[in-house]
Amino acid sequence: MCGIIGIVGTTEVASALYDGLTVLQHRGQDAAGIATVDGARLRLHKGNGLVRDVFGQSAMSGLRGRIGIGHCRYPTAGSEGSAEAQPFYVNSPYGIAFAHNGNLVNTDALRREMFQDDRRHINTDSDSEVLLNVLAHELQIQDRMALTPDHIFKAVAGVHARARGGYACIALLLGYGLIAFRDPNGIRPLVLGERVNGEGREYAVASESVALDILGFKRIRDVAPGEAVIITDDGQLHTRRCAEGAPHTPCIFEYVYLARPDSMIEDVSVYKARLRMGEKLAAKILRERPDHGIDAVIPIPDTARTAASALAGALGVPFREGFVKNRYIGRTFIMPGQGERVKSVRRKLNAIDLEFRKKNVLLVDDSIVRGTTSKQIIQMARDAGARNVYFASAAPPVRYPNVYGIDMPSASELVAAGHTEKEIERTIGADWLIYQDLKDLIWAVQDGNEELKQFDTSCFSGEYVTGLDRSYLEQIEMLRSDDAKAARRAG
Ligand SMILES: O=P(O)(O)OC[C@H]1O[C@H](OP(=O)(O)OP(=O)(O)O)[C@H](O)[C@@H]1O
Ligand SMILES: NC(=O)CC[C@H](N)C(=O)O
Ligand SMILES: [Mg+2]
Repeated sequence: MCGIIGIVGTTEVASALYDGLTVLQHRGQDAAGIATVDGARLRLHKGNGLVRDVFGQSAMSGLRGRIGIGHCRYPTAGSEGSAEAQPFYVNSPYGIAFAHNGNLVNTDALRREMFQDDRRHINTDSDSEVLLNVLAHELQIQDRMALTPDHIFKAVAGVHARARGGYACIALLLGYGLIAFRDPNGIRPLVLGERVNGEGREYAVASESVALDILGFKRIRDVAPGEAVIITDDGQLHTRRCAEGAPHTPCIFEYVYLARPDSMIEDVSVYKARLRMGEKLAAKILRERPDHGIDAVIPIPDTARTAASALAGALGVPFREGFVKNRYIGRTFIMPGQGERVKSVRRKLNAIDLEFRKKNVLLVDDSIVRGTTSKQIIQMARDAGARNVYFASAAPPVRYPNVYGIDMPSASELVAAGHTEKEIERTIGADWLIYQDLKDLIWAVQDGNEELKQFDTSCFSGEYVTGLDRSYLEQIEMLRSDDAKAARRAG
């Protein structure tokens, strides 16, 4: 769940890309990068860290040009190192810079094909570098004299035929313009917007509409599953569906946790979907424990706030802010190592004791993944003097790895994998644990757009819409568990 953005503007674009990346920062905190086209040159700056740390004054002034792309990274493949920060670049054909959100499940096979058949060198362990080379190869085999939108659409169709997984991508094609495309299932989000100024029409594509909002772009629509959008240097827009037949299955976890509440994804307000999650959960609580005796509903900041406020309203119980979040600490779930995650929860959240003392509190989180947050928070509520600590999750138990762009590769690290709800209740130390039902979560999102018939719910259901070799799950368990990552970092 990296953040990506691309703009074809009429004037200099670097500061808009920077601003756009800062509001996509919640999608990736590990690395950031921007590439722009300056005449015949590609300008590229990237590195590890938050957007504000990666780009200083001098880096920004080097990023000249009115066309560019940006990326903030949360790794799901390869290492966390700066060599795998994005955008990636290949010099042939044309010169392509590339930003990818998602994760491929057939990277190894593609990597072999790249080397043996297409004679391309891949220099990192990143799936995104492989995907860029697939695109480069598919463009290479088109007519080289005069590249037309038709050639590009055929190249993207070629990518769809070879790549398997979740991918929303923006490519900068030097001397031509920008290409944005989404995987045939539309798992990862991508939205298109426009802005008209005195000098003409400008286009932007981004992971979330919040980036368009703050830059003054009007949201036109989401890029469709399998669709490619081309915006040429001179501002012409061309679009075409380049894959047919796959079911449209946007990732439901975007609505639960990943996206900002002020974004619209697939014409569904993330904020409203979270409110509906809270209402559905309240209904389940009332069904299961009509005499629940809850004195206060307390959200676990930040993401759970929206669902918790609706839940409290529907229960008719006071909503209280019992935990205060240190606004200078980022998201803990997307940090790379478990040690850092555990420490960060305590540094990030502090209890207001009086809100807990002698009360039966219902703590609400959007989801429980590794259990890092819930275990510590429940203990903090007890230390603050709560009588009973109940815990509600606005999402169902996360029991299966996510392979489409969220770094949950290892079933053994998921607190719910292979366990009953009673067992999880004991592990996290709650007096009562209640989970949202999957059908209710689906309803909460679908109610915003009835055309959405299906979702990628793999981390809850274990069903993978793209199909999957079981050996892939074993492989990522081996390569991407916290232990494996720690061993790699130790050298
Ligand atoms: O069970 P866990 O492994 O702890 O993962 C789940 C927690 O992680 C996320 O919070 P995070 O701190 O990343 O971000 P937030 O501030 O947006 O809630 C999520 O909102 C849950 O609180
Ligand atoms: N979270 C993502 O979208 C990650 C993109 C890509 N797979 C990487 O690891 O860089
Ligand atoms: Mg949280």
